[in-house]
Amino acid sequence: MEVLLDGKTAEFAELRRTFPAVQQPDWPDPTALRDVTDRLATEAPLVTAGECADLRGRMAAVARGQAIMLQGGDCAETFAQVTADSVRRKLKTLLQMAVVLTHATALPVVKVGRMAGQYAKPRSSPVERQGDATLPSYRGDAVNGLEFTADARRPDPARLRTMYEASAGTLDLVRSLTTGGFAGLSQVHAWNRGFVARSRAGERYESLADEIGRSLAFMHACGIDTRELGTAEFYVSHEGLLLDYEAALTRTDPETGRLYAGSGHLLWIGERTRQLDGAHVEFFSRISNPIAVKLGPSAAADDVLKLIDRLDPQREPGRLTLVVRAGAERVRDVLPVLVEKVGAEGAQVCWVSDPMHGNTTTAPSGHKTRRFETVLDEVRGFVEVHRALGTHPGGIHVELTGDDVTECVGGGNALLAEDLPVRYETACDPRLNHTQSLDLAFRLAEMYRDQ
Ligand SMILES: O=C[C@H](O)[C@H](O)COP(=O)(O)O
Ligand SMILES: C=C(OP(=O)(O)O)C(=O)O
Ligand SMILES: [Mn+2]
Repeated sequence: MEVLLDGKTAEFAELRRTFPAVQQPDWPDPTALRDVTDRLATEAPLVTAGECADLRGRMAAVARGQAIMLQGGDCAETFAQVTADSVRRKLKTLLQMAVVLTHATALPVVKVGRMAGQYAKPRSSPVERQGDATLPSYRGDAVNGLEFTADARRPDPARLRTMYEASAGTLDLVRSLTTGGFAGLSQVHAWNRGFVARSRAGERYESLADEIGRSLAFMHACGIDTRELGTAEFYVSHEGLLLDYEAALTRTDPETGRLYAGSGHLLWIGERTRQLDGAHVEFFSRISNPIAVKLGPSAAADDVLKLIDRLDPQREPGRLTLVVRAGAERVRDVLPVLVEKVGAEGAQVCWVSDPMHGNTTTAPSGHKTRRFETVLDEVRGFVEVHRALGTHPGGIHVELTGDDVTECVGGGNALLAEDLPVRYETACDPRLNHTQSLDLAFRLAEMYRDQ
């Protein structure tokens, strides 16, 4: 079939070949890949340029200290989990967290799911060994299957098509849920009340929940019908890892002539793909979406400044978010230098804390895990550093699910390492469960209020 490619889409597909692109799958059949991406290039984008520009505006408020970002969702979404229940529970968890943070900070919370596109994973090792067998590592449902068999682990470009469809399905659900009354303020507060009343973890937050209840009662008394606040603004994001997929979904906005990744509102560059001369930075420099870059503990200030020159040369608030994932032990050492140097350059970036990826350990059972208290400590360090410097701790980026999984230890429900096998369901990294996520939101609310 003859397909008409946007000229820019074809040009972007070439980036992968003209700049070094790390963490890309070894697709075994280039013709099959080309067939899939050519077709994707003719499909409707999943998000519009207007929505992406709106999010950029919201993120500009975060950069100016006038809003907070809450970004969360699975480490790796899976095709099997694109169900109404799973999406609803994730959304519900994020909305509950957002209400708590909004009340504590008296600032709008920009809600962004790691959802509807978070299907590709960078890995520490290209292969996985089990016993005597060595197979390619699982790279996310966009690339191969989790099952440890040669068949499942072979990269299959047909999965890129499924990723597009799964993302479209998730977005549909998110859009209906956030506009159809599910996200109403009173409803979300009622869920939080349930968490406080019914869980051991929630008890200590009773007075905070009471205050929110009184604020709602006050609004009612003033004649504001909170049922009318039934719509929540919600955006989606993922790591822009697979350049073949991202290139195929890049579109020119006919209104402005600007290029946008059409696969999600906000895309980020991971810690493993932020090389200054690499294809990811080149691709991200050309799209107009709001974007983020992850920064690990070894991120050098000079490299961060060069990244800003490449990705946000106009120094526009809202364009660039720096997501720091230094680890609880390092964040207090490494963050001040970065914040000071970036500020001295005149860049108005959003600073966001990812307290998950610098704090991964292996439990005696062999499960990858994270301790809730360590996660909390990194967030606390992040907030302390910003307070000391007079800058804005712009928000958090977390791996979470709405389900009662047992993947991270600690938290209000005191999950133990022995509990990990009970319900360990993640396809990649350990996620905070529903209770731990709310626990984190209430703790963060206390930190913001204490300062
Ligand atoms: O988010 C995902 C992981 O941190 C990343 O894929 C590396 O995980 P790995 O060390 O298991 O490969
Ligand atoms: C791989 C991830 O993070 P990082 O790039 O920070 O390691 C992730 O967010 O799942
Ligand atoms: Mn992860």
